[in-house]
Amino acid sequence: MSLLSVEDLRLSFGGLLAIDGLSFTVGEAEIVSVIGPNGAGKTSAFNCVTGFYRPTAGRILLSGREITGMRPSGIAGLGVSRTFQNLRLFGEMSVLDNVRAGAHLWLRQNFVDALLHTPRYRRTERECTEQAHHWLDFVGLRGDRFGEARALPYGEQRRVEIARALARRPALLLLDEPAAGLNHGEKAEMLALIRRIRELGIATVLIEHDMGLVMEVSERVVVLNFGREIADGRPEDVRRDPAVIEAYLGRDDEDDEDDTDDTDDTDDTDDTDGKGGADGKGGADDGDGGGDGDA
Ligand SMILES: Nc1ncnc2c1ncn2[C@@H]1O[C@H](COP(=O)(O)OP(=O)(O)OP(=O)(O)O)[C@@H](O)[C@H]1O
Repeated sequence: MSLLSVEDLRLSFGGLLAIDGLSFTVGEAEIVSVIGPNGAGKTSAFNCVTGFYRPTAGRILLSGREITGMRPSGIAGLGVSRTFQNLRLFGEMSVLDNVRAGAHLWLRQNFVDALLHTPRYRRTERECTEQAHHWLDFVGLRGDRFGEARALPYGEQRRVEIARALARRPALLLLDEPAAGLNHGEKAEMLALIRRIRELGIATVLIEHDMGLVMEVSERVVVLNFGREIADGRPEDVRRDPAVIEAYLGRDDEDDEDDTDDTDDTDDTDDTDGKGGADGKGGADDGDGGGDGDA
């Protein structure tokens, strides 16, 4: 049985069909990339899987259990963690506390414990802190973990976000453009980190525009175009697929953005994604789930 199974997913925003019949599966500890031109529906698909959007039709199963339309907190509690295209750290909180917030999801304590600072409360808090340090070590954070999260360089903040997602002990991790805005060396480190996450037995689905990284790290690649799935296969097959080449080249003809000519780029560290900057798409409210609401 697949860990994640997306079946004939559809999502419309008024008249716009953002996802038009998407089906794919993710196995235990598998690394799957979802790629496609801007606006293809990738983040919308993530938002459906994590409960931020309610699909118009279709089913989403986690280890055989239907999670379609469940609330984000419920889905997170079942072992699905995610990161966002635009970082969602609590900037004024310490780096450590950001990750502790992730660990709190599974270390349960009740209100009375918290109010009275019972031994159980103190033990749980200590465990949270230990877990947070563990995951910050795991992601290789170099910066000050006791300082404000917003003071860290962008690449480090990305690691903190992943540490926070891992602290929730997921079976499935969804990374939305983990390499966006990273420099050459940081991308290579991100690639290594994704592989180390796999070694923990955690499955990863990533949306990524950096084709070098996608081709290098993925076991399978799902390609979307205008909400439709046009390919699903091994990286080496997908990159040669005429429909995929057409989708990217067609898009190149339509606009001048530059993030598609790296389809043939096997150098994983070139910053060819055309979204370069620290925050490739602007502010926090880019429609990637910020409203936490229904589609
Ligand atoms: N909340 C929303 N309300 C209305 N339309 C939306 C919303 N979210 C996404 N869309 C539209 O749905 C389509 C798919 O968007 P989505 O962000 O999922 O694409 P994407 O493949 O993730 O793109 P990118 O690579 O640019 O992040 C786009 O046409 C987008 O404008």
